[in-house]
Amino acid sequence: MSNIRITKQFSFETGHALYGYDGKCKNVHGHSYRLDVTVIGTPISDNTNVKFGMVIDFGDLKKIVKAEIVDVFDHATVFNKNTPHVELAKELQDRGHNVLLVDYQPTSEMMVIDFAEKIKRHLPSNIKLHSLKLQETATSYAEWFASDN
Ligand SMILES: Nc1nc2c(c(=O)[nH]1)N=C([C@H](O)[C@H](O)COP(=O)(O)OP(=O)(O)OP(=O)(O)O)CN2
Ligand SMILES: [Zn+2]
Repeated sequence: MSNIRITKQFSFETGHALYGYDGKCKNVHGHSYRLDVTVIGTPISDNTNVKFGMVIDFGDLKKIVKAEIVDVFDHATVFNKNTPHVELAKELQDRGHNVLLVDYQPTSEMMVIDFAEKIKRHLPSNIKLHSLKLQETATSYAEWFASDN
């Protein structure tokens, strides 16, 4: 049976700030992120299986990515907890804002690495994460490929 890649697309709105950056993205601002998740596997060949012909049900892939990423990052603001931004983050949290503290600089590169680890942990053993594409703006994106890592 052939290996087939399938892709599910997601979107979420997230704020961030790049501490120490020498441009406008040092300011707190937000993006409408778009995430493409591509997995690879062989379509189920057992015609008695309700998922006959599927690598993984798009709905099951959606449940994983939604729980691990979309529901966590959507309408949250992400700060690097290893920088003085942690003080701003705590102030916002105390005022009831949805703040995420991460242990990396929240660039699209670092976020896509984080997302790859989170998704890989929850995929069935016969399904492999092939690649992720995280689009930050209309003209900027980062990609993670299993074959590169
Ligand atoms: N390699 C990276 N560079 C930058 C990142 C990043 O995550 N990785 N992030 C930012 C900012 O957060 C923001 O995304 C600005 O990106 P940029 O493409 O520069 O946005 P513009 O609106 O200026 O894009 P144009 O389409 O060129 O107007 C900065 N750099
Ligand atoms: Zn940004």
